[in-house]
Amino acid sequence: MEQKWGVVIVAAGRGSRMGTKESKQYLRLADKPILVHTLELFDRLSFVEEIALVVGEGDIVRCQSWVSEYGLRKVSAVLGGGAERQHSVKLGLTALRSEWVMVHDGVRPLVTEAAVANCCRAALASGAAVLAVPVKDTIKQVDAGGVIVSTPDRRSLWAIQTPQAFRRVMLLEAHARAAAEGFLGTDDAMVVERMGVPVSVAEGDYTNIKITTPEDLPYAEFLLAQRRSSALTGRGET
Ligand SMILES: Nc1ccn([C@@H]2O[C@H](COP(=O)(O)OP(=O)(O)OP(=O)(O)O)[C@@H](O)[C@H]2O)c(=O)n1
Ligand SMILES: C[C@](O)(CO)[C@H](O)COP(=O)(O)O
Repeated sequence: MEQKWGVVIVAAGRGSRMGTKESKQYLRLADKPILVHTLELFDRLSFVEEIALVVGEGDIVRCQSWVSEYGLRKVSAVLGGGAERQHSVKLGLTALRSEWVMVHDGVRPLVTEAAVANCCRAALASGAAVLAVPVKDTIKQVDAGGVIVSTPDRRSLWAIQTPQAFRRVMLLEAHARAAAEGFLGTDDAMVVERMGVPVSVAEGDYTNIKITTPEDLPYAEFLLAQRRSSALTGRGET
């Protein structure tokens, strides 16, 4: 891909659902912290030119030391995040200059290079794109009393992942408008959609899990071991 990209890696969360003292992005996955796996993946992509890493204020020094420790040549900024993921993204965007940018969760270390490239190509073709996978379970809307309200047609439901890819100026405008209007979304596509901008879906992999709750850790260990074994035997990416 000729187009060069900036990346915001968001890792300023507390990881409360993981229930560990250490924020989950710093827990070890095999031989290194989860966040390092994620940073190394984007740092080795030929079409990535700059990475802004957004972390907790107290973690800035530790993460800055990783730049030399792990040779993360494209990490151009390590900065403090905000109270919500959306705030952290907005802060990260201010540290980038690339025309096109991706936003990725620091706790999604298993995204594949091929899937990232697919997301970027989809964004270049349509203006904005997110990685996603079709849901496998039946999803139902349930009211506060635990009663089922509706069952949307599963054929139209996708589980949305990251990276999510946009023109930087457009995403900055969307975040500024969301902030001005007090809107808080759970992903970046939401602040773009609400401006009436179409966002396309690039199909990704079910292995691009967001490490969120305790059972995700052993699963991530399994997936990483499987991928490393495939790489050794040449059976391709999983
Ligand atoms: N204020 C925040 C909140 C979240 N994130 C990041 O956004 C990604 C996805 O968020 P999530 O999985 O919800 O992480 P946490 O908010 O840390 O988890 P929890 O909701 O369980 O506290 C994570 O890499 C997280 O570090 C962030 O940069 N800034
Ligand atoms: C951005 C995201 O990963 C897309 O599925 C998800 O919305 C993040 O949610 P979280 O509650 O901040 O983990």
